[in-house]
Amino acid sequence: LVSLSIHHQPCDPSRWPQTHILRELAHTNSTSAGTSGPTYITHGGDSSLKDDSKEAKDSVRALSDALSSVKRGKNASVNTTADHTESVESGLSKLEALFDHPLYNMPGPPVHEDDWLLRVKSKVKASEKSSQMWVSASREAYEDAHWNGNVDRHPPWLRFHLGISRRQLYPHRDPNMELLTQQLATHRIVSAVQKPGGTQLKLVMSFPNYGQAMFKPMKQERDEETNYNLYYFSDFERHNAEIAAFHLDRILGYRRVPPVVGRLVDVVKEIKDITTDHKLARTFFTSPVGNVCFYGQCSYYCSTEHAVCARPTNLEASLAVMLPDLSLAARRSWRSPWRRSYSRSKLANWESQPSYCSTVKKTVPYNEGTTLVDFIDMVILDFLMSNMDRHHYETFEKFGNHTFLLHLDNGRAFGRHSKDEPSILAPLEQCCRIRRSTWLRLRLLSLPQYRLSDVMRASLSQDPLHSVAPLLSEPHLAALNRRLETVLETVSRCQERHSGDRGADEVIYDDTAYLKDLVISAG
Ligand SMILES: Nc1ncnc2c1ncn2[C@@H]1O[C@H](COP(=O)(O)OP(=O)(O)OP(=O)(O)O)[C@@H](O)[C@H]1O
Ligand SMILES: [Mn+2]
Repeated sequence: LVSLSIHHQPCDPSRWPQTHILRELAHTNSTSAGTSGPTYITHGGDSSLKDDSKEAKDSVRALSDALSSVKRGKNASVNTTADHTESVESGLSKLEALFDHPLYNMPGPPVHEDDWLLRVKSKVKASEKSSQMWVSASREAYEDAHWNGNVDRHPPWLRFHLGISRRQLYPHRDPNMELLTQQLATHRIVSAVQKPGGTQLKLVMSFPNYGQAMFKPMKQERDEETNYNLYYFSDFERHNAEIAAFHLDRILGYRRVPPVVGRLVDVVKEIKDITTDHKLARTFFTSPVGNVCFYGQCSYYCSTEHAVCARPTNLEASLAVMLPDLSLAARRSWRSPWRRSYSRSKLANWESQPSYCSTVKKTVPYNEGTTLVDFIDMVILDFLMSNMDRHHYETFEKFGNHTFLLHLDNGRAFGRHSKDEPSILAPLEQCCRIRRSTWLRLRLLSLPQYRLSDVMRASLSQDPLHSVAPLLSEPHLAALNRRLETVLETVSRCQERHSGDRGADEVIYDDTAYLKDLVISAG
């Protein structure tokens, strides 16, 4: 038996037990981009394309029917004038129907071994066995972990890590999701330390089964609109925006935001009393009305004036599942070509050059593969939730330029509902390019029977904090529908503009083309 020391630097989450465990289980080469590990994978859950299977052919047929009905706008006439607030129950059945729709169940391209971020050693030599068993040094805090290649015994956070692929963070209808989010919401917090870096206060929390989450506290009321005189870069982060972004990203069919749940945390029992982070502990105080507050240490907004206050010890927060540690799965950070100037007086290049996109299209990594349309996917998410703060985005290094973009850090979304921010859509407007599958799902979400606000309301009602108050107020939900119309109008304008040349093909990037061959071969 190896006795695991959990003594660690409070501000260095990378030294945490999770990393050691994964390093043992998931035999990855820490810095390698794409080099294959020594053993095999035991993954499940994702529907990959098997050319011969009847199932694939059936789902392709269903999809092709669905495509033509979306194209004809067959259902668009149903009940368009109906009022826009619906019961959560009817929204839930809409959400079910949406997720059952063939557009969400397309067989993907085949998943190869190299398409998984991490791999499991399924056979362990006797000589290596000892390192598979971890016994916590502080027994009352952490559970003993005896995990091996047997997937059934893995905790949900580990299944989540092992399910990350080149294409997405988790599969559609992920059987692991319920337990994963339930544990985030309820498991005992055994450690809470500040996450260094970034501009605002964040904590890394750990659970008895070595799972970890990133914690962002509630800083403003849900119905408070961001002050109009505040520049976007001075805006606070919102815990409900992190939660809502996860739901919206999943509803759009992307699955590029790590799962997030809301949780009421007792800041005394679950943070102050247990933290080993003395710098954090020292910033706790009791406000004049008897609420417990703290502010931590960070480059901005970490002062008594910007303290986070509980009521009197209960604080709403968002908890996001941590991605695999960087030492196991390195990530690359990319500057957005359409990043804002982060200055009150300067314009960015994209704001003054009308042909900016043609330059970007010639630049790595946007000059080949799907990065440009992936970027446009992200822009659409950001416009819908009015997030102006996407200065960078990250990808997993292992997958090179042929992978999805991570949609991390959504805390500045959903700040204003009464105003849209057309400049967020500039990349779509300037490049006139969108994935067919995205465009079709957006059109689906504009139909009354799947209306975006209704499925979002329903999806958010499943979050634990919904019982305290709805996570997005009705005006925010209504803004989603309005913005969705704007996105679809922008695509239509692009198609008109390009109707002279190759028409729609110029605008719509056909990522469903491979399915057509299948439809033909399916007869
Ligand atoms: N779920 C996650 N798992 C692991 N790392 C994460 C996760 N979410 C965010 N991070 C990492 O933590 C860093 C800081 O997070 P985030 O951007 O949300 O905080 P922030 O305070 O808004 O930072 P900034 O002020 O730089 O925008 C990110 O750059 C990202 O690499
Ligand atoms: Mn940020």
